[in-house]
Amino acid sequence: MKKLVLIGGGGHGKVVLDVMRAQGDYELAGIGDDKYTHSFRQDGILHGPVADMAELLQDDDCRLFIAIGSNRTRRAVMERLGYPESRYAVLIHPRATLGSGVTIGGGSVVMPGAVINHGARIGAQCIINTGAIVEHENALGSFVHISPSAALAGDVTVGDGTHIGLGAKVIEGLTIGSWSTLGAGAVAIDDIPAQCTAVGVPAKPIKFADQPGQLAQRRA
Ligand SMILES: CC(=O)SCCNC(=O)CCNC(=O)[C@H](O)C(C)(C)COP(=O)(O)OP(=O)(O)OC[C@H]1O[C@@H](n2cnc3c(N)ncnc32)[C@H](O)[C@@H]1OP(=O)(O)O
Repeated sequence: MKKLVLIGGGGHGKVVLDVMRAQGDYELAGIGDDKYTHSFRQDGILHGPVADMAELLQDDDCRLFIAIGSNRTRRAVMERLGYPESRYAVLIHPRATLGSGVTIGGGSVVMPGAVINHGARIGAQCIINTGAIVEHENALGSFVHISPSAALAGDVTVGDGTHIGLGAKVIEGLTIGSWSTLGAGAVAIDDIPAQCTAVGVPAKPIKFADQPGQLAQRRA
């Protein structure tokens, strides 16, 4: 069994660990989180600051996984660590359903009850959360999060870094731009631009990030 270092010891990390154990392909070697001030071993597993995981990762066969819910933070941590996508595990719960021709990038997790249908392409470092539905021929970029019970109809494109909120729906053929947020319960019936927050039924943008990291209010 391959060893795995998990980065992120919070709530999302605990859920990801459950997926890793259910999948049964990896053995946990370490949990890196900067909440730890020093390293220690518990039940043989190294716990410590992220930098202290380097000793385990010297073993080329050891995989890693960033279990951090924020899309931007996940990207920042991946950039800081500097490992290629191929070093990252893909974690898929055995009670998730994957259709034929589905591709999933390194560092992505598929939670229990999620359905990813024929030909969907999921980028690197994505979260397909509990009970989410990603229909046929969707194209998701990297660092995307599809929240629990959200549903994307067929042929939807989702740009890098976008968060589809709890229970949100997107009708077929739409494009949801990169680094946007579709609020909980929203229903997108038109394309949603990049770098915005859109809410409601039908979903309308309520905020745009005109500068990266800076949200400017602009009522639709
Ligand atoms: C396992 C897990 O836990 S996965 C986590 C999943 N979590 C989610 O899906 C949460 C998604 N987040 C949301 O829905 C948030 O409310 C957001 C991102 C849409 C907005 O958050 P913020 O940017 O903080 O906006 P804020 O709370 O200030 O709300 C701005 C306005 O939008 C409204 N609004 C916020 N969210 C929604 C929503 N989902 N639907 C409708 N209206 C909303 C607010 O009422 C407010 O309206 P007002 O200006 O008339 O008072």
